[in-house]
Amino acid sequence: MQRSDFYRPDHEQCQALLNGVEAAGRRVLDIYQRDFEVETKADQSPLTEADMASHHALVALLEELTPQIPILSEESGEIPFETRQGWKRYWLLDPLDGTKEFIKKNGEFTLNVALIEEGVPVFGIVHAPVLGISWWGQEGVGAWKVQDGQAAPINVRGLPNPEQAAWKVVGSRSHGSAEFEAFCAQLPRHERVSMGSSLKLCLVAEGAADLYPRLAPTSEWDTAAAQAVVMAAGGEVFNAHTLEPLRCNQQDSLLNPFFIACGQRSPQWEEALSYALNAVPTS
Ligand SMILES: Nc1ncnc2c1ncn2[C@@H]1O[C@H](COP(=O)(O)O)[C@@H](OP(=O)(O)O)[C@H]1O
Ligand SMILES: [Mg+2]
Repeated sequence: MQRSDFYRPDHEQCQALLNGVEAAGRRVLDIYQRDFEVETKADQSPLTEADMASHHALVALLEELTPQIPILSEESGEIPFETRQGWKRYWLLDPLDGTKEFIKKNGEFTLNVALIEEGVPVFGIVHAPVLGISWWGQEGVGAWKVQDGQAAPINVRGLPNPEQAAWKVVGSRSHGSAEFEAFCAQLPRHERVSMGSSLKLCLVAEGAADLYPRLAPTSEWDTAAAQAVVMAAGGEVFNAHTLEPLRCNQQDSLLNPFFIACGQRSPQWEEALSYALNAVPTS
């Protein structure tokens, strides 16, 4: 879909953004490889100096590249909805997604940068410094996985027939829920993979996983960048209650509804989805 007055990073700007996010990732990696302090935020979630180093690096990058576009970051403090409501487009950042995984040192954390246009994540970069991989995608253009300087196009995969191959379902490593368990219990034959951060959505985008049911809380900055990648790769991220695509900045709260990410839809998937959702009250 082509929106009016749409800002599209051109090829050169995409490369500058990717380079800048990877440079911020190197600063995060420096901290990851040594001892660091862990604070607890007001919402009881952890914060490290890497979250803040990444936040400052990403904000500096975006302010230089697109000084006219406002920025909302997990670490930027509250911006009232009255202000945000007036934003036609803005950058949405999670400087360190998967802070718990960063602290556990299992490498499953990412830097997330999304461009939101009229509530829709239209461009996103997800960078995993320990893996040395970035995924990025842009509405109407495509999605790529970048490793060792090589960019390969990615696409979601068609859902396999579960009689021939188990569906691959990804779930959070640190934030499971009874709803997620109940949903999975109603699915056809599948195997589960636990993973931290936006990497779950990236696995769906590159066709390495079929479903990511997130029936537990997340915030918009946790998902927007990878949602842009999933959608640019041909997949969907939709509200588990209304089945509408997930949108950002629609209300005061920045919490997402429960959602499901999937690759290509199929009649078998629609049937399994409604069956599984019927068994699970979602919010
Ligand atoms: N109760 C809660 N409310 C809001 N967000 C939550 C939450 N519990 C976990 N999250 C979000 O889930 C993210 C981690 O996702 P996952 O479990 O898939 O790795 C966290 O990102 P951060 O690490 O950026 O804080 C956090 O934002
Ligand atoms: Mg996060």
